[in-house]
This record gives sequence, C-alpha cells and structure tokens, in this order.
Amino acid sequence: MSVRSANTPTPVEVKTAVEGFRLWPGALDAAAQGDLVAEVFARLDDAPLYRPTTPGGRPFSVQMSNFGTLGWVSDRGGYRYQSTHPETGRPWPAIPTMLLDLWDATVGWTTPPDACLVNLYRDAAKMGLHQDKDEADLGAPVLSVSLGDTATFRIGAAEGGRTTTLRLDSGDVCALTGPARLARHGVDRVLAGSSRLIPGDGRLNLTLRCAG
Ligand SMILES: O=C(O)CCC(=O)C(=O)O
Ligand SMILES: [Fe+2]
Repeated sequence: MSVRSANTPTPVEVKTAVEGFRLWPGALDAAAQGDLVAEVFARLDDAPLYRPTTPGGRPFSVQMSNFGTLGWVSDRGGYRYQSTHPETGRPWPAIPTMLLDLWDATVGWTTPPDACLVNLYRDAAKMGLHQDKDEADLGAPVLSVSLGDTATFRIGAAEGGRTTTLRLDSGDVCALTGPARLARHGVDRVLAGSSRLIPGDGRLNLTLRCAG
C-alpha cells in the first residue's frame, strides 16, 4: 500500500463557507503518483480521452474519460452516468485498485465507488463552478485525487455567498463530505509547468463517486 500514513490518515478540515471539505495534503508520495499515472494512462488506451460538450453544445476545455461500471458523460442530452464510452461504445475499464485502497483509507464510507471520472487539464483548460449532483446517493462522499500541475481550486456553499480559493498540488487528495457534498467548486486555473509528472504535461484529476 503506497498511500502515506494509510493506517492513520490525518485529513485537514479546510475552513470554507461550508463544513465537510477535507484535504489530505501529499497523501500520495512521488512513487505512488508515478504508479498511478502509469495505471491511468494504460487504461486510457481502452477508453480514450475525449472532449464532451455541455448540454448547450459547447465543448469542455477539459478532456475526460471514466473507469468503473458507470461513467459521467455530458452531451446535448444532458449530464448523466452511463456504462459505456460515448465514442467507442465499450464498457469503461475497471477502477485501479490503488484508488479503491485510497477510498478505504480516507473517506470512511463502506460502499465502494462505482465511478471514477478522469479529467485531463492541458493548456488553458479549467472547470467552472458547479455542484456534483448527478449521483444516485448524494450522501456518499466524493474523493478527488490531484496529479501533475498545481490547480487553483475554488469552493463555496451550495448556493451563493463567498468562495474560498486553495491550491491543490500533485499527490493531494480531498473530499466533499457531509454538508460540503453539494458545495459549489471548480478549477480557476492550472499552473502550467509546475510539474513534469504527466506525459504531455498538464494536470490529471481523478474523482471517485458512488454514482449508481
Ligand atoms: O479537477 C478538479 O479538481 C475538480 C473536478 C471536478 O470538480 C469534477 O470533475 O466534478
Ligand atoms: Fe465537481
């Protein structure tokens, strides 16, 4: 198990407008980060990254794919989870065991995740403020792993009010739990060149969810 302090994880409860945003700074050491990136890219041969469009028809700046029995997709038909890749029609590859172990070591939620969204931020890609609310059980946490370039992440209450900005560095793991499960959040920018971890550069974000 390559999760640092997996037996006694010590999350930091980050003070934001809403309680329940937890951060494990440096949860993955350099070796674990390298292993995970290799596992992810091997699976992306089967489930290639693609650029979804919003329901309004605008392409996302982030490239996406998924692992697990369900994957998050967006197109003119709306946001939803489905069991196959929209471009290849094939089932999504399995979630890497390392990520399932990380889920067990951190969020304290006994049901394993069935969905892992892969987000690749290259160039000026970013993600606008949104809520994660397409999952069947909105009580289950969302666990997010950051790899590669540092992100400027913003989080606020479910509706309106002030937002808090923090940096997510490579190897950091965070979770939306409890009242923060429906917090608005997004990535304002990615600091290009802050890491050399990702083949072709950029930032890789993996989010684990109980979708179905
Ligand atoms: O890239 C990130 O850190 C956030 C990703 C995210 O919010 C999402 O995929 O719903
Ligand atoms: Fe999100």
